[in-house]
Amino acid sequence: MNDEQKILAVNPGSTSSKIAFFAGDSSGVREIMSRTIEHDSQELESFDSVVEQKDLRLEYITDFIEESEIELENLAAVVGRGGLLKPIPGGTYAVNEAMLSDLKSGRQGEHASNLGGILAYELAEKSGAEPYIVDPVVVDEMKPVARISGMPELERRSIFHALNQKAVARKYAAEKNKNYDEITIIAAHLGGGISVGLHEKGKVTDVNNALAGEGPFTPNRAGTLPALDLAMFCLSSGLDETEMKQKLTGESGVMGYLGTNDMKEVEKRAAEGDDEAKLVFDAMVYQVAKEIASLAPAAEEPVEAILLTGGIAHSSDFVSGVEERVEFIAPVHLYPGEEEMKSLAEGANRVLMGQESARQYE
Ligand SMILES: Nc1ncnc2c1ncn2[C@@H]1O[C@H](COP(=O)(O)OP(=O)(O)OP(=O)(O)O)[C@@H](O)[C@H]1O
Ligand SMILES: CCCC(=O)O
Repeated sequence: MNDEQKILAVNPGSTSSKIAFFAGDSSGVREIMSRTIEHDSQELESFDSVVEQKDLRLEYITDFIEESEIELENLAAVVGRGGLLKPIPGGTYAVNEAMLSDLKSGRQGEHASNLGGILAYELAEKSGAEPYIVDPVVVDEMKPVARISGMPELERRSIFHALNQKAVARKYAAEKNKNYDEITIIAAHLGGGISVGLHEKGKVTDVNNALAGEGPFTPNRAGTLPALDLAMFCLSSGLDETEMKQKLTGESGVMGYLGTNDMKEVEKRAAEGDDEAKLVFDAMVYQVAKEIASLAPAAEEPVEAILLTGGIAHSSDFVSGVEERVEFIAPVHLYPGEEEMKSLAEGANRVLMGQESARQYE
């Protein structure tokens, strides 16, 4: 690679902080080294808010940088996973004061990825590099008709795995020698959270809100529930707001039915003759397939491919179950796992190489 630029990527998750170091040029990025720091959950839980974990995580990251002999002064960019901001179009954003203020206050909500922009800013300040975030979970490109929920007080919102969905969509487009803004596809991210998005000409025009109880149930989350029954449950359960959030996002879905959030274990139990595990596994396949199919008539042009990604896309039984139900719409392509670190570096690199302009958050 000639005229390489050095990029540091930081991805704070709920239990870990991932760091990776890349070199980029006009043909793309290559990883030089990476590390996943697994945090002690009790240590993280001792803080009252996500933002208060910043110094602890920064200490671990700085140790990694020192051990790896990464020379901060040679960095061109530090890029973090973006968090809960105001709804914004997809792309690479410069970390500015307005963004830092929203991330630090948590006024748009608490999420581990809120630390991504904050950490990128602090590390960039030390090194004179440019701080960025890429395709945060609040990317909102929904078309007006998709925003109508059915109750005027509740507008549908776009909160999803934008970084990974857009990365696999770009990858698929490149495999077909097309640009991302030329394709119409449906991408399903199947992980701890599940989001299924309709990508039309470079925009995600409809997608389930993966954080607020829309879409298929997930390893831990409830997904869409019967609305009136849920309202009655809220009134009668005696749970307060925090407990109800924990119930819907931590103790429902597969965890609620089977007491585990590990889909490998569910698959194993089903193979060993556990009928309940088999039913829940099949129900998740069924709900994911229904969610994918619901987007086919929402597209303005025929859907040319369905992309399955995320940890659960490693399961051959899961993906073949979904494929059998949706292949009548379009061929299914698999991108198991996720490449969030590389996707972050690619977003920063597109700006460094002048292929895209950095957007400003207001
Ligand atoms: N080979 C596999 N077969 C079946 N399930 C798998 C396999 N590998 C991972 N999983 C399941 O994938 C789920 C976790 O997916 P993933 O790692 O994408 O989630 P995450 O990164 O924690 O959350 P998110 O994707 O929402 O950011 C777990 O339920 C895990 O058991
Ligand atoms: C909404 C995307 C991220 C998550 O599932 O937590």
